[in-house]
Amino acid sequence: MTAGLYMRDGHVSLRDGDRQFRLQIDHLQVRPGQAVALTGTSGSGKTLLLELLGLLRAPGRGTRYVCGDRDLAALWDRGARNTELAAMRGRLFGFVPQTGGLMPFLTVAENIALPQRVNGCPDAAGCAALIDRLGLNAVAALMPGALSIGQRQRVAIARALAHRPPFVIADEPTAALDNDSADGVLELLLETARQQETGVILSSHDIARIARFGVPRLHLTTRTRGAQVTGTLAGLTC
Ligand SMILES: Nc1ncnc2c1ncn2[C@@H]1O[C@H](COP(=O)(O)OP(=O)(O)OP(=O)(O)O)[C@@H](O)[C@H]1O
Repeated sequence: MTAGLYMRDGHVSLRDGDRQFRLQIDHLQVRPGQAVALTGTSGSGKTLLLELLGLLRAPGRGTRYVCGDRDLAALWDRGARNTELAAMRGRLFGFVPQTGGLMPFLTVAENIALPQRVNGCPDAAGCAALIDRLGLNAVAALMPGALSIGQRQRVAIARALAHRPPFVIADEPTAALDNDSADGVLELLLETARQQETGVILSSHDIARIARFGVPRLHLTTRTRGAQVTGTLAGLTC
């Protein structure tokens, strides 16, 4: 079984003229098969933290970030474009963006198979099972442009899980959906991930929905001092 993600003393800073945002993570641990939800007010750093965890953004100096005995923070030492970093990102994570992020020139089935191709692990039977599980058989041969937003989100979930990564990172995956569709998409994401023993790290504004699905919350708090805003995740272990 893959080890969990563990971050300690994590930080990253953004600067735009005088304006500065600093994200601070005292302590964060997520195990495979577990779901956690990042919550916090708009601008508190949820997306930034997902990017940090998903190896899409370099951590600040002194950040400890590991997966088992793999030092993930050290992968950035050779620059953002090094192949080891990209390979680790692909192996460890599937991503569900807020509104699908699908390739418009590939069919639904081809979109779902894409991460398997990129990660060198083709598995047609696995794709077919996901298409079936997420109720996408009728649209598998269509282009994403012909789908509803809810259908696109289900395709994005299938795509994120297709190469059986140990973790899926989902940035407000239900934000663009109506109430019923949001429930359906979240249920499919959590259930399918549980079946594959995939950890889910998602961000959400919808605290009531998160609570209804029994997903533990990690809450980012913000403090403003002049032009500097700090978003902090205090020491929490799930
Ligand atoms: N270049 C920059 N310089 C300074 N601050 C920045 C810069 N880019 C983004 N920020 C700030 O970073 C903070 C974190 O942004 P982030 O998108 O992670 O927040 P969020 O919690 O995901 O917000 P939302 O819920 O609205 O999506 C915000 O307060 C934003 O204003």
